[in-house]
Order: sequence, then C-alpha cells, then structure tokens
Amino acid sequence: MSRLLQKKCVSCDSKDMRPMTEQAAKGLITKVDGWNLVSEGDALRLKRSWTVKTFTKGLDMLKLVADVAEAEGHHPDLHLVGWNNVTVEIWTHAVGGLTENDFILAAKINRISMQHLLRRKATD
Ligand SMILES: C[C@H](O)[C@H](O)[C@H]1CNC2=NC(N)=NC(=O)C2=N1
Repeated sequence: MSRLLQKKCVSCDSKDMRPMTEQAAKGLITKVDGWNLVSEGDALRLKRSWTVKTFTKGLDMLKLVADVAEAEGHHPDLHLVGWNNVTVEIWTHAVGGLTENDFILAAKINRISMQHLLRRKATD
C-alpha cells in the first residue's frame, strides 16, 4: 500500500504550511497513477480526467470524489464538461500551491471503485 494511503490530510490553517517545491512535487507525482502535474499561472496543481458513460454517471462520480474529500477535509476543484468529461484538480488553496495533502487526496481518489461509471476505452 502506498505510504500516501496510510496518511490523513492535515488542517490547512497551520501557519507553518508552505507549498512544496517543483522538485518535491515531481518526486511525489510518480506515486499517484494517472495524475498530472500542471502549472496554472505560477501555481502547481494535480489534474486527472476521466470519460464517463453518461452525464448522470459523471455526477455520481463527482459525489464519490466529494465524499472522499469531505472525509479528508481537503477539497478538489470538480469539473463535468461536454456531458461526459470529468476533470479533478487538486491544490492547497491556503498556500497557493501543492502540499502533501494534495497527493494524499489524489491517492485516495484513485482507490474509488469507479469502473462502472467509466466509458470503456476503444482498446478494451
Ligand atoms: C481548516 C481546513 O483545513 C481548511 O478550510 C481547508 C478546507 N479544504 C481545503 N482544500 C484545499 N484544496 N485547500 C485548502 O486550503 C483547504 N483548506
């Protein structure tokens, strides 16, 4: 089990919380399959997209992700566009960058059982 899955997100209001360096983020991105490290403006974020079978299955997926986020007390930006494209973006708003919380949340989102919601790939 990845070390990230054994951890819990911490409160973001601690004064000594700082955004991690790009180098640290590049080290951790290898631990969260399917997630990409993106730079929006000068802030690093985690981003992953899925194609779902239907609009309502997309909403179901957003709810599954929201439940994990609530349990962690750490929240992503959720997008459902073009009726069947779900994108999740994660970063720590309190510091305007990435912290370990973001990678913990990404790892726990990866554990959600969602195959039944996803459009099968042409190669499947
Ligand atoms: C106190 C509590 O940790 C904060 O309000 C949380 C809530 N969820 C959060 N989610 C994210 N992504 N970033 C934050 O800074 C954040 N802050």
